[in-house]
Amino acid sequence: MSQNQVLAGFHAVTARVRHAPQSIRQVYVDGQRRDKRMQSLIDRMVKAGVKVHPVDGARIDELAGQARHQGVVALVEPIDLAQDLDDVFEGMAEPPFLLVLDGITDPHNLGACMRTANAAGVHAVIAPKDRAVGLGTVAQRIACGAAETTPYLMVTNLARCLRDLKARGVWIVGTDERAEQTPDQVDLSMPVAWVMGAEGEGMRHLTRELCDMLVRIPMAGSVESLNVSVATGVCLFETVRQRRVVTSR
Ligand SMILES: C[S@@+](CC[C@H](N)C(=O)[O-])C[C@H]1O[C@@H](n2cnc3c(N)ncnc32)[C@H](O)[C@@H]1O
Repeated sequence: MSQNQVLAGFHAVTARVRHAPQSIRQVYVDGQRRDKRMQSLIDRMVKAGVKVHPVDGARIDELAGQARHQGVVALVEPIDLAQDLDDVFEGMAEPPFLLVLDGITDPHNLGACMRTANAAGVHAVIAPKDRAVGLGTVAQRIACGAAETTPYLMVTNLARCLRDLKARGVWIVGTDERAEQTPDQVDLSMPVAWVMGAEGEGMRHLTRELCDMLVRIPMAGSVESLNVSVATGVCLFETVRQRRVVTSR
């Protein structure tokens, strides 16, 4: 049997109950919490046939590890989302819209990027297996359920993956605060994979070389860069804006 993962917090657990209740092995709730929000989640889980165990707060702390949990954790099996690019591209009816995270190490940033990617309608988020944070309990909690439906592909060789995307007709758009072009100057109605760099170093050298173009988000203040999840939001929603304009013409 595949290894259980731990989901913590209302959003993450509610999203799993909604999208894949059959993947939930056990749910533990803080038996001291008797508020309306907890009760309605419990009702929903019982209705979905999920096993709910009231336990003391210390047990929930132990199961959640570092993640804030709001008194609820679930042990779940991984769900069956796309596992590779072939799965992602299968039956895709609209121009591919992808997000590549080149070595994000902070689970809060990964969770926020997943949430934003999901809200923008990104088909998959791609990251290297090495030197990048996995989609663990903290990232899934911050993602607020996005990880239930947006695939997160961890690839052994990111450069090979970018070459594969190019071969499939996808434009690789890298981001760098020193680039010349701004997102509104690029045609984002084409198949596109946005590439965001790591918190400290930005994109790696080889990743940058594989980009078809580099884009900068103009900034007015004195800081050198935006948080990567904020930059992700700007780029993804500029894509959404341009595609809406194209489809509503
Ligand atoms: C905190 S920044 C990394 C800064 C790093 N010192 C560098 O030299 O690239 C993390 C990532 O967010 C994105 N980013 C942040 N601010 C940006 C901006 N103004 N324009 C484009 N991308 C930006 C880029 O993907 C960047 O690699």
